[in-house]
Amino acid sequence: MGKKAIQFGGGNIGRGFVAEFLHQSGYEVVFVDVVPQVIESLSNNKSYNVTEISDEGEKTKTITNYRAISSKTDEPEVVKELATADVVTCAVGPNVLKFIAPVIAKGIDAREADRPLAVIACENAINATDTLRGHIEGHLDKARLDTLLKRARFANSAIDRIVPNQPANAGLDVRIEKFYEWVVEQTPFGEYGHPDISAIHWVDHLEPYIERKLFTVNTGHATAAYYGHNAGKKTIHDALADEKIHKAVHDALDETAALIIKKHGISKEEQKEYVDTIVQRISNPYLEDIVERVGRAPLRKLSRKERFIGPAAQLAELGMKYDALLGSIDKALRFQNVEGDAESFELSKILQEKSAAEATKQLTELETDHPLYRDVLRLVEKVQSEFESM
Ligand SMILES: NC(=O)c1ccc[n+]([C@@H]2O[C@H](COP(=O)([O-])OP(=O)(O)OC[C@H]3O[C@@H](n4cnc5c(N)ncnc54)[C@H](O)[C@@H]3O)[C@@H](O)[C@H]2O)c1
Ligand SMILES: O=P(O)(O)OC[C@@H](O)[C@@H](O)[C@H](O)[C@H](O)CO
Repeated sequence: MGKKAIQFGGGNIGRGFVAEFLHQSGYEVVFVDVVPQVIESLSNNKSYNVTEISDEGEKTKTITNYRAISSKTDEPEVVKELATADVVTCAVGPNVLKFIAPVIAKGIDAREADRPLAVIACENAINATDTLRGHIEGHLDKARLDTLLKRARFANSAIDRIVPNQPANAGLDVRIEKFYEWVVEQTPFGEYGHPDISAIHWVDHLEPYIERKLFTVNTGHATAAYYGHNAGKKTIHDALADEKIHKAVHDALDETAALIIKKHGISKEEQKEYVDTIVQRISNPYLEDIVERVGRAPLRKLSRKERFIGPAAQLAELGMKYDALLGSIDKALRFQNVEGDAESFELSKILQEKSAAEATKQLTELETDHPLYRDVLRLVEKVQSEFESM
């Protein structure tokens, strides 16, 4: 039997990145999603195109050898597929991990194969696979938990490739940047060895890679998005063409660079090169990446371990500078009532209904004696009073 991978999420990254490389490595891909149109479209079309766009032009690859199943209507089928698969990946959003865990748990419990299922969550979050594993363990057969690692191995990953929202008439095709990086822990696979997926850079310690990615690509990206949204810009490219926003992004990345260099022993020169590449990537005019996509889900982005509070808290603990990150947090707090973004409405509600202290606690989970707390509290107070007087 050939190799089989189950991919939860037939969205931008699912189709445009994860499935592309699973396909390239010889896997049959079974997409699992909950949106009927996604399932229908994948089931009715035997191929789709992934087009890389850069200033060197366009390059198209055709993806085939996939199927699609709805976990909403065909859960038993999903369980069967998981029981006989080699790999399960997901790109559904960090807040959705708890919803896909029960069916994955059933699939793991049903396994009789010699090799364990490789579980790799491909989300923008620190240790997303560990989070998924926590949810899965809550649904597994308790009596067999001690032998779980015979049936599944869990590896964290860092995934980097910009996939903007696709045009409404694009169907399954995905337009995507050329650059990609997919880094995954190899130690969890132990004696079995890691699965054979050609695009993956396997490492023993993921933290430097995931922190560098989240606190550079995503901190810079989100800074451009929130400043851009505030200034009425349409795309990240437009935002970065504005001198003030360009400087705000560089200033924020100077601060996260200082943390990454100190914490992970990456050289100043290497980090500068990385930052320059990132700013160039997110400025890509061909991507037409809108600020609303990049700023989406502000509650998640303002949370404790995420792209702003995460590095700012660590810098504050080290007595290092984080003023520019406060500027990004200030703009993020203003990403309110954005059409199509439920969290932006919730953010507005929290800031209207809660005291500054309650809102700061709920949004950031910062401890009141944390060295960053007072600065964020002041920003929350400022945004609340400005919005009140509007
Ligand atoms: N787009 C990017 O540039 C990019 C890059 C790197 C990482 N990521 C990360 O990848 C993840 C997905 O992002 P995206 O841009 O592909 O989003 P997306 O909205 O395009 O895709 C998400 C998909 O998940 C599906 N889904 C939702 N709930 C589900 C469920 N319970 N079961 C199965 N499928 C479900 C949705 O229907 C959708 O098809 C996020 O964590 C994001 O941070 C995105
Ligand atoms: O996906 P999010 O919402 O965590 O962040 C939005 C973008 O910054 C993100 O999708 C980037 O495009 C991606 O992380 C690039 O690798």
